Formats: sequence, structure tokens, C-alpha cells
Amino acid sequence: TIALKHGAHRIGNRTDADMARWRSLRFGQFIHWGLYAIPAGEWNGKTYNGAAEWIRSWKEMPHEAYDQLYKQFNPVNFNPQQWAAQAKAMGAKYMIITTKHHDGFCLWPSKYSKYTIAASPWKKDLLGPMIDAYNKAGIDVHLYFSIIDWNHPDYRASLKNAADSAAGKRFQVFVKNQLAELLQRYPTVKGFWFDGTWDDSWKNDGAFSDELEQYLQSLHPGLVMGSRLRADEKGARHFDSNGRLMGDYEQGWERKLPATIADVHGNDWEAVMTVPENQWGYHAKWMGHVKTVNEILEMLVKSVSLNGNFVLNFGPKADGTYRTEEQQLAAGIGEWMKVNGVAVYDGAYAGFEKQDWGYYIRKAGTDSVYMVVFNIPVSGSLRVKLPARTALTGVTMLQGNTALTPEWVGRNEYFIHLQNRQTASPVVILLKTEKGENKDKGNVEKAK
Ligand SMILES: C[C@@H]1N[C@@H](C(=O)NCc2ccccc2)[C@H](O)[C@@H]1O
Repeated sequence: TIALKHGAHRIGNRTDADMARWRSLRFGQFIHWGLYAIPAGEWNGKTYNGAAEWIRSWKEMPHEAYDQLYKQFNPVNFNPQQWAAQAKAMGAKYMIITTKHHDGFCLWPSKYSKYTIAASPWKKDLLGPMIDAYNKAGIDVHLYFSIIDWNHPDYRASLKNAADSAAGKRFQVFVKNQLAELLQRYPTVKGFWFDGTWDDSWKNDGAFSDELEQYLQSLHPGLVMGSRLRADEKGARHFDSNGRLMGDYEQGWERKLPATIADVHGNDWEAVMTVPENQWGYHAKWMGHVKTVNEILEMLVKSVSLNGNFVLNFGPKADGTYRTEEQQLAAGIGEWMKVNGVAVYDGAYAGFEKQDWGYYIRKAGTDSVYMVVFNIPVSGSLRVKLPARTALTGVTMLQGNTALTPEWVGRNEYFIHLQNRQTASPVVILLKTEKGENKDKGNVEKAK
């Protein structure tokens, strides 16, 4: 291994209570809200095909025009209690809010910037009421913070000369001050979700990102921060130059999921997902495929089955309301989660051989394993292969709490025959297991 001063400082996952809590929550809500919701992906009668929150970088959007938008930001229909109630009904257990996206506009009245909500017609802090409402609903809050800041005069994508380096130093002080300010103003937050850390100016100062992470941990012990913040002194990101994950969980899964357990390398990880193909902030015209409830449920269940968290993004409108599609999606997900969330919360990799019908999720630390079925075969028979020396002692269909009698086909293999092959939603079956060989305890039907 290479000697590193600013690489990973820990091998293996964090085992403390704050991280165990984050890991147990499994399902989060991302919220991208800011000035970009005003143009909403359109300008001068033209539609921006990129992500709505990146519209400032569109050649058709003059920087001066974008930089005046704050004078119009006045979310008169903002109702944080309603936002929190919607998230709670959906079954989200944590929420990540954009405090400041790449455009540099702050949703809180930062004393380190003029480009904040205080300068808008709304004037008032948006983060405080949101964090209070979500915490009252029993939902943890994490703060998204973009290192890239297109508004700040000292932001540099790369440092080409002494003047750049001086600006870069001033910018690092600004970042450190804003982050400390956020922790001081919102002491109940559980973590930071850093973004915009791919520019050379950041990548080439691994020491600063390391010191910053340690500084924030010293201010707020237990803080959960993903791998996107850090670079090591050789410019390696997420994984240091020895291939070890930096930060508390792998944070690279943006709009994509790992395929198998091998892809996660035993690390904690989190996937963040958009409802349309690639829109985080509010875009008036969603183009391409919009994910359905069942597609989102499959991503959530697949993530948990591979030991990860899944975060679904919402992009509120400039007036503070949600678009109908997002409201309907949240309600539909919540309906399934109300009955089946028990298979998601505290969920973990089961260690069973993956089958085509869907996913296994182990209730962490127990002998209970849930089968979440998305693809009922035409035979109606679900094959279950248990690990060696694992006996099956009970099978229950969650819907209706119905006991099932599997057919034992020898050694550790069973078939579960579903009577009804028609279902509009994923079917959840609870397997009770125990250590030991499978012998005919009369609880299973022997193959003919
Ligand atoms: C969570 C999302 N991250 C921001 C983004 O710029 N993603 C595009 C991107 C993703 C990975 C490497 C570079 C750039 C998007 O605007 C969202 O905030």
C-alpha cells in the first residue's frame, strides 16, 4: 500500500450508533429547491434539455439574468408541515435538503454571503422551519451542500497562478465558515451530503478536504458524511489511492444502482435517484421516462437487498408546492410502505442466492428474511435455496398474514407455490429460519 496522510482513516464500516441509525433508515427523500425552480427549465420561449438546476450554465441563459432571479423568489405556498407530512406518509425516514446548490444561492440567511434568502422578497430562513417540521414528523435531516459556487467571486475551478491560489484560500475559509454556521444554526441535523467536488481546485487539495471532514466531526460528533467530500493527496476521490473508501459511505451511486453485492465491496452506500431521467430541480417539462411507483419500489428494495440506502428526489416549484406527479408517486409508495415497510427498515443483505423472482432482505441481525417478489413466474412457483445449515421453520405471506406451506425439494431447496399469480404490487413473504439441517418437521410438504 501507498503511504497516505489524507486517505481513508478507517478500514471497514463505522459501527457507532449514529451510523447504525443512518443504516437502519434505508429510505430517504432528496429535495432540490432553489432559484432554478423559477425558470423551471425554460427561458425566452426555449426549453433547456439539461438538468433544471444547471440552467445557469446553458448558453441561452445570460448569467446576469439568472443572477437577478433571487429578486423574484417568494414561495408564498411553502408549507413545511405539509412537506413533512407527505414525506412521512411516503415512508421516508430521512430527508436531504439543498442548502446551497452550484449556483451559490443560500436557502438560509448566511452571514457569510449576500446571495441568500434574506435578499429575496421572502426574506425569512427556509431551512429552520423545514428541519423543525421534518424532525417533528420523526424524520432525520441531512444537509446537501455544493462546494462549487458559481456566485462566489473567489470560486476557482482550477488554480492557475498565485492570484487563483489566494482566491482559493479565501474560498476555503468561506466554505468552512458556512458549514460551521449551518451546524450552529441547525444542531439537530445528522449529516452533510457534499456535491460539486470534482473540480481540480478541490481534487488537488486532499489535505483541506481531510481537515474539513475532521473539523466538522469535531464540531458535531457522529455526523454522517459520504465519500464525495474527500480527495486524498494524490487527487483520488471516493476511494483513496489504496482503494479504501473515504468518508462514511459510498456516495457515487447517482441515478444508478449496483448490480450485485460484489459491486459494493462490503461498504455502506447510498443511491440517489430522480423521478424523470435527469431532473433534480423543478423542470416544467419532464422529458423521457417518468418512473412509476413499482419501478421506484424495485429500486428501493434492490438497494436494501444489497445493504444500501435509497433516496428519491423531489423538486418543489418556486411557489413551494409539489407537482402532481410527485404527490401521486409519494402517495403510491406510501401505500405499499404502510403494509410492507417492515421488510425495508433495518433491512440488510440476506446472504441467500439471488433468484429471478426478486430480492431477499434480512431483518438486520435476525433469522428473519423477507422475499420481495416482483416477477412471479408463469409456473407460480418461487424457488428458495437456503444457505447450508439453515433450516426453514416458517413461511408467511405478509398480505393477510397468511401461513404458506412450501414444497421441500430436498436438502436446502424449496418451492413456494403462489395460488394467485396476478398482483399489481410487489408481494412480500416472510421466511423464518434457524441454524441446522432441514429435516422433515412436518411443516413442509414433501415433493411427491
Ligand atoms: C445530486 C446531483 N448532483 C448534481 C450534478 O451535477 N450531478 C452531475 C454529476 C454527477 C457526477 C459527476 C459530475 C457531475 C445534480 O445537479 C444534483 O444535485
